Amino acid sequence: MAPTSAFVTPSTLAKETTLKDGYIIDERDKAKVAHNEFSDDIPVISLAGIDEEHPGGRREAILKKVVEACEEWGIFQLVDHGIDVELINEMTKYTKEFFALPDEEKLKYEMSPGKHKGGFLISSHLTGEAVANWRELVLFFTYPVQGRDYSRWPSKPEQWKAMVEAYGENMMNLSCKMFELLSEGLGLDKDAYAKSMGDISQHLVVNHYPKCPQPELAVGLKRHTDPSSITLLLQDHVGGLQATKDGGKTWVTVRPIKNALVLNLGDHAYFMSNGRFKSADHQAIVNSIETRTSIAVFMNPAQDAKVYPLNVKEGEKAVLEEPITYAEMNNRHKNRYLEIVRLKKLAKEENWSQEELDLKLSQLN
Ligand SMILES: O=C(O)CCC(=O)C(=O)O
Ligand SMILES: [Fe+2]
Repeated sequence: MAPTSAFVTPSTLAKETTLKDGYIIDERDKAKVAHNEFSDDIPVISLAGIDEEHPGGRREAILKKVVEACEEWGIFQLVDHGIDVELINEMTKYTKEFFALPDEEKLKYEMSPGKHKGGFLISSHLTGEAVANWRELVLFFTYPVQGRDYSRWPSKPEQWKAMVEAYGENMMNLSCKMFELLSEGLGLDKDAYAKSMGDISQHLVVNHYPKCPQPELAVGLKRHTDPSSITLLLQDHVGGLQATKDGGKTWVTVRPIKNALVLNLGDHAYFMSNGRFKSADHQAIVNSIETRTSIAVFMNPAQDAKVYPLNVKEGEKAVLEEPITYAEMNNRHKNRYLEIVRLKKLAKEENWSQEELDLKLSQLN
């Protein structure tokens, strides 16, 4: 049976010449910079020599660069990270094969949020979005291992499952190295940061942004911060990931670097560092020339882990009044995002000025 119109994927809609209504964004959300107008402002950090811990060894210099990038941007690219290129190639290959399958096959794994632990989605897992994202995705819950529901992992292409497992494991190991650097950067013991996270959880979001008939009217993934502690993103050569460090005034398109991983910090890192590290403000835009894929690995603390700055310096105010659980932090993050969506919709319907909208947005906590 053909999928109902509500479940026509962007891959199928890409064959039309005009963009469907539900995907048309507001004038004020239009991208300021093109998907392929690449910037070199985002730091690129090599992890070569990260284990040279002696005074004056490479680790010191790497740590310094990581801390600076976390403070200025909350986003940077990692090269010489030690992940096998073969694994990256295979993961990319099977990802592309999956999204090339017919809608019927992909929709077999359609996920109902709250009901299914993982699967295929169009646009987002959130209900209440005013405008859809021009994206399809597959969500895999990978850690803790006992939380995996393999029945939600697509069985085509056949090798994908094993690749996701291996990729998740490699990203877990790399993330643990990065948590050590964040910890040291905050002036703490190497293992303090990861310890505060409890049983670390991980999920993968494999994003697919088909070519779009009217890309200037659509967005691949709306502006957001991730709730995670860190996110490791593998993007292909196309480009479309954009970040801002000044609240949306200026944007940069992250230059794709073959086999590099883009590391961005999420809200958890912002809170744990008492606001010293930025939670990267970012979005993904689309184009009419090439389909784009990206693989995001979200590293999160356990749901019941305590979220509160690890060290509040004398004379400093804590960014949180009291400790909350990660579940609560995540909930607030989601509600805040949906409140922004609601205000923007209202602003459009009631013709608010930019100043009026900005004022309302600044009043959100
Ligand atoms: O596809 C991208 O470049 C960004 C993806 C992203 O930000 C996310 O999945 O949270
Ligand atoms: Fe993101």
